Amino acid sequence: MFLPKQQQKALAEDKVSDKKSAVKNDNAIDKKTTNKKSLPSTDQDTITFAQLTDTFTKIEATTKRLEITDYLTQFYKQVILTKPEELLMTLYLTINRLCPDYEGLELGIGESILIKAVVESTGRTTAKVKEELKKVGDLGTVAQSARKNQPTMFKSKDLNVPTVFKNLKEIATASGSQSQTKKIGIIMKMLTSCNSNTNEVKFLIRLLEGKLRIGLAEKTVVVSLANAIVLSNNEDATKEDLERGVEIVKQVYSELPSYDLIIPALLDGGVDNLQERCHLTPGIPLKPMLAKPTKAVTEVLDRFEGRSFTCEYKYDGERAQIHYHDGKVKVFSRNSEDMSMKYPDLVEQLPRAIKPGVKNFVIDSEAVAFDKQTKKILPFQELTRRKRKDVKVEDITVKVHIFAFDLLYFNDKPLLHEDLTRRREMLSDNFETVEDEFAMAKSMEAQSTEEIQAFLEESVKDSCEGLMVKMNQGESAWYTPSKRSMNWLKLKKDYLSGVGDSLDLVVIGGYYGKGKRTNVYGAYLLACYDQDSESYQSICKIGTGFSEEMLDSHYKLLNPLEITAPKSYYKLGSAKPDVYFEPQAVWEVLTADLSLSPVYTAAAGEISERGISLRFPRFIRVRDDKAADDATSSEQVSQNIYI
Ligand SMILES: Nc1ncnc2c1ncn2[C@@H]1O[C@H](COP(=O)(O)OP(=O)(O)OP(=O)(O)O)[C@@H](O)[C@H]1O
Ligand SMILES: [Mg+2]
Ligand SMILES: [Mg+2]
Repeated sequence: MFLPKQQQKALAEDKVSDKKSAVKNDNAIDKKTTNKKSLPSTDQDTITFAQLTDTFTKIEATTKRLEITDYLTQFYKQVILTKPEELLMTLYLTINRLCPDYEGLELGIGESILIKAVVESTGRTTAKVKEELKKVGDLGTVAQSARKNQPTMFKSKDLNVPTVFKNLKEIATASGSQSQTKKIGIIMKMLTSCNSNTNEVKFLIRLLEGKLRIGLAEKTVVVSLANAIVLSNNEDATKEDLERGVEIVKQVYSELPSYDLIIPALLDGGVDNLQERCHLTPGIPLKPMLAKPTKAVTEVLDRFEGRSFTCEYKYDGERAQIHYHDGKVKVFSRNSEDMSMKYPDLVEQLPRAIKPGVKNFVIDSEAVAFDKQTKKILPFQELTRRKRKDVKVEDITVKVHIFAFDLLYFNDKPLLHEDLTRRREMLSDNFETVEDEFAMAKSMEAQSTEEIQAFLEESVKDSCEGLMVKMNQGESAWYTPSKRSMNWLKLKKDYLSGVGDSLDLVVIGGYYGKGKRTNVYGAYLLACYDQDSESYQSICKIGTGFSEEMLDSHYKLLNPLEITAPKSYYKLGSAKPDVYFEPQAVWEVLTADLSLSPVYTAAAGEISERGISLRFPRFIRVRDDKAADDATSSEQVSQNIYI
């Protein structure tokens, strides 16, 4: 579009190979540097919070993934050798979580509570703290520097990892009328225990915000954990041993994303036979497999011609991973959230589709709003009209229909490494269609462009978004959790009008409305997410096409998210909204085209020094099922510029 096609392609390939070598290095931690360092002493009582925050400080100071992996490996190794029982808590603190995603316990204390705690523990005025925050964009840094200039009145006991972890958990679970006071009390106590010669205050505040932001990707955590385990069992482990360990832990984690289960198993038996001890298990959601967009039927054939493939309807609802064991049904979202409370009707109706002899299973499916009278699939918007919490079966007006498209586990056996053909066969053999409730996704073994085109049109007539095209046989037909795979292609009707796939973007800023819109935001600043730098990069301003009702409801949702200053990890470029928001709301947006921009920063440095922007962005819907860091990545944006 802006460079000759050939050059664009070369650039893109360069980028890919760079990324590949970075990943390789990541796995191959330099053995010499690892072993040179002396072993830690073993008479330690507990892992101190300062040891953890020193590691954070080192990690934050570099962008080299190899160095980050090395620091973290050393630290985890030290924990394993001195206090293995504290490894799990230490790891949770490094990823700023308290438990696996599906348990739903979240940190993310509001800015106002934290400002209050900082004010009370440092003696600064609220105005002064806010002023500093405006300048720096990070409350942790503000609190840290306020602490530096404050004489310590008395020295309390050092904070340690178990205490911090326990306190954070208490804060996250506190509820009821006194909870705010209780939270502030715990926070204040921890803040006064922080040593001002370290960065404890800074990181404690960030942990409480639920936004550690030290440039540590979770894949680096997995790599470091594997390295630390291997090295703590064998100091002379070779590069190959380390690489093997990393592969095993990565694979196991993608099937069973629960450190609660993996860490005890690793401490107990190392990486050997980990796969036999930890694998996909009903009750624990795995990250779903994702598809690559294609923009023409011919592109599907370019990729799949001569291979066996299936076209399926692409239903427009909400992804539902259904788990069944011990007679109980659980439904998980795309994001591993437990949706069983939101869909009590699904939990009730699903057993009717199970044939006799079925003990347990994991099904991948789409839950769609459905009209029993007309037997028609309803648009996605109908699904969003359902209540989210305290849903009672008898009050439900919008019915859901399940369209199952995959079987990942069946009667005590993971099926991820079976062919898709086999998995679908088992699905249809062991489950039955229940009118208005449960069916297999409609599919067809198409061969030619004409057949695919005709099936695509049929899918649209049947209120679907288009097709999913999937490889049938061999390793390319395995189910690869959390991967955006070339073996699943999505072909949406939207693409055919030349606009490409929609983007899911984070609302980071708002512009005051004019005229009739003075009580609401009249326009919004959107951003994509850059996984490597953990930053949100501005991509466009969106302000047209909203109805009065929409503006009102966006205002109600966004106003409580207003913050004093842009976060330090917002890359705004020259965009200047009137207000900024916590990164939380995700919107699906369509665009006429992408173009290079002097204003916005999305994917800057990837294709050009300039960022990329959307032309004529159009709001489609709120994406409740995506967290801010699941938003469209800058890499996806830069790949899309070829469209
Ligand atoms: N037959 C099907 N096979 C697989 N997925 C399907 C099928 N029918 C509907 N889907 C839905 O399509 C989604 C993938 O396409 P879509 O573009 O809607 O994804 P998304 O949720 O926006 O995520 P992303 O854009 O990150 O891929 C799946 O996550 C699933 O919810
Ligand atoms: Mg969808
Ligand atoms: Mg999408």
